Amino acid sequence: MMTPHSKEQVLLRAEHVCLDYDGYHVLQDINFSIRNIVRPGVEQGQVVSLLGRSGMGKTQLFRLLAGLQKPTSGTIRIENDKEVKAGDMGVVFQHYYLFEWKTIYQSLMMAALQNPALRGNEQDAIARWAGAFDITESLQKYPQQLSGGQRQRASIIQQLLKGSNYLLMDEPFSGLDVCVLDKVVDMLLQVSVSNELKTLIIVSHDIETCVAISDTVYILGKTAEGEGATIKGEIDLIGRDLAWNTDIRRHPAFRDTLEEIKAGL
Ligand SMILES: Nc1ncnc2c1ncn2[C@@H]1O[C@H](COP(=O)(O)OP(=O)(O)OP(=O)(O)O)[C@@H](O)[C@H]1O
Repeated sequence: MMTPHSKEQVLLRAEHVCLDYDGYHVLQDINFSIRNIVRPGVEQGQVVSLLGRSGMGKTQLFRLLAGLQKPTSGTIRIENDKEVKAGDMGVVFQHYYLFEWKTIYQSLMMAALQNPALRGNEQDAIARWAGAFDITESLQKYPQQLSGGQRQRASIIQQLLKGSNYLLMDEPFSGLDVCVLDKVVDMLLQVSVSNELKTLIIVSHDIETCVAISDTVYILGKTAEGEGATIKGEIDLIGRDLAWNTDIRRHPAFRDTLEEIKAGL
């Protein structure tokens, strides 16, 4: 039975987004929107994945969504219908962007100080997130002294502390061993329910983890040779009863959905 919910205001809308390099189409007519999911009695954020094969333009789309680059044509709008610009979203890059010359604590403090809602409580907020995601012991270390998984979690916390409702991540699951992967997935699910408007956008080629964590999956791919990549498919995991379900991997529909996506990529 489908979990009761409704989809309310638009939180992000990509309309006719195209990206060309010297006449070569990388992305073509990308259209999708993310709406606020409202569930009775539950604070429920949004988790959306954009899945695509290697070379399909995921990193390019990520840069456009982050406002780091303008599309050749088309628009990406976020809350209040304004065009996205750099700094609007918390952005977690694939190669963990931390300041090498600062301790993790110092980097996190810099981020926390940018968030007016934390004023005076920065230290507590850092301690809380670090505890929740198991990096308390790493706080006084420098990034090069951390493992890939620890750096990954630190850079996610860094963006969370800035307080944006949007968290955009490029391949957040790559290079993590299974235990750390489970931790990062748990952490992101906790984040997604921390605020009604929290919106996680994950750009990845990891089908299984994306299906396990998302409410909606978009498939980025080409529909014809010589054309740019576009959104070829949308999978509504709520409709399949595969969202917000901790036991999801055991659900027979989970495996079927993975096969369907694999065939469609
Ligand atoms: N500056 C550029 N000039 C010309 N073409 C580019 C430029 N940057 C990227 N491309 C092309 O855009 C396409 C998409 O690249 P992109 O890095 O976004 O793929 P991806 O899906 O992220 O791949 P991967 O998963 O392997 O990282 C590629 O064909 C690439 O050659």
